[in-house]
Amino acid sequence: MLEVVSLDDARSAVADRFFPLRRGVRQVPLDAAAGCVLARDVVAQEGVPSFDRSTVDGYAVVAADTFGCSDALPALLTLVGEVDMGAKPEMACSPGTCVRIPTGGQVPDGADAVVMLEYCEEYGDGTVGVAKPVAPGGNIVFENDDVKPGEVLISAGTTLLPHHVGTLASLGMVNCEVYEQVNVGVISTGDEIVPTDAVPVASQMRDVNAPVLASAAEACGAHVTRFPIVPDRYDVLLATVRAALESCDMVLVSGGSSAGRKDNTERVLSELGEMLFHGIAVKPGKPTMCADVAGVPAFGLPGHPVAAYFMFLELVRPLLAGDRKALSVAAKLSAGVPSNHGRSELVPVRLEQRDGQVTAVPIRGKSGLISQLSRADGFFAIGRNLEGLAAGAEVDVRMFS
Ligand SMILES: Nc1nc2c(c(=O)[nH]1)N[C@H]1C(S)=C(S)[C@@H](COP(=O)(O)OP(=O)(O)OC[C@H]3O[C@@H](n4cnc5c(N)ncnc54)[C@H](O)[C@@H]3O)O[C@H]1N2
Ligand code: MOO
Repeated sequence: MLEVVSLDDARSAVADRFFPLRRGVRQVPLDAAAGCVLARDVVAQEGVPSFDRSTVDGYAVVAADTFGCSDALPALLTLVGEVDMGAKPEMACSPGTCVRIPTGGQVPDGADAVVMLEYCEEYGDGTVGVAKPVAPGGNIVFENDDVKPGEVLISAGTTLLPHHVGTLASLGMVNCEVYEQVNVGVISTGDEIVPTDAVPVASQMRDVNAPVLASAAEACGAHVTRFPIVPDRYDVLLATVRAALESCDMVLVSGGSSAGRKDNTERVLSELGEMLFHGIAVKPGKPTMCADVAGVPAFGLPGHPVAAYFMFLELVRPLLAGDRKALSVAAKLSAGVPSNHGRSELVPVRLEQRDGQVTAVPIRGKSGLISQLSRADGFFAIGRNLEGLAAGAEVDVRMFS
């Protein structure tokens, strides 16, 4: 009999022991940074912008000169020059004067606002009429407004997206330090399991778990190393897991996780490291285990593909995904779902918009059938001590992606 822990306790045991995952750091050029996970805080070495900048095409003014002006009674200002883009203004603005300025131009000394040219008229005699007042600071981004020197702009652990790349570019950071991809070893076990491209004979089964787990790990940004399918032999599994541990930062074994005569995973992982738990009060996924092998997490996942996938999503994805968290969506249950076996139950659902509400429609099926998930968008959990949920209950749907 397995000594089961709750799903919450299993999640915490994994997170407490292994998060964040240990891995190397490397430098990448900015062009290759998108999708990588930042290894060090990015601290601004300089302010942005480096000068007071106009956000509109118009006239730099002393704001007080425009107070009370209108179409009927424009403020009359003397035009004293024009700002060139990219250059420091040669002239200053003083009360009663204005300077023509393009969007992005440096605001001349003395000016504290810019009026849009739509509200101004050049009379051709060196004067400009301003028909709309502007407040001090109007239409100006001041020096260091965007970024202050010393500010932490992007925290370590962030997955870099195009707008982060833009921030790094604006600071002239042409290289950044990112984590190496986590290398996940994926091992399928079972005498009956044959490669996915083989034609099964008798009661053989095609390998479904390795492609599912490999693509799920890759979707979290990991690199995957696949190992040959292992028969139900202790010595072969031990050697394969040992080989995986030499090159991988995490190992996922599927199959052979329960307590049968040919189930070797627990023996192998206990031999190599410290077993944190074997058995979770959850359906599907009960015989799941996790061991700590010198700091490397080694999971024994159930053979049933849906159980293996759900346990990956619940226990492994949070470790691998970091800030690439899966969405969860609040939805109303379309139909009652019974559950009374003393285990939390993970129920796959399809999301539909019904009567203006996000509705979760349960997908029925047995835990071994992966094809049922093709119709699902995610799953929700029924608590261990509940006897099910009634139609109309609010559920929190964890999305597959
Ligand atoms: N006496 C008991 N028997 C079982 C228990 C139990 O508590 N007592 N638990 C059941 C539960 S729950 C699960 S889940 C399964 C999981 O057991 P294993 O992890 O040992 O899985 P296997 O027996 O190796 O395989 C189960 C099933 O899945 C198929 N399989 C395995 N690997 C793959 C793969 N890579 N691709 C596709 N399909 C795979 C395998 O052929 C079996 O049909 O144990 C119950 N038994
Ligand atoms: O835990 Mo098992 O996956 O219910 O069949």
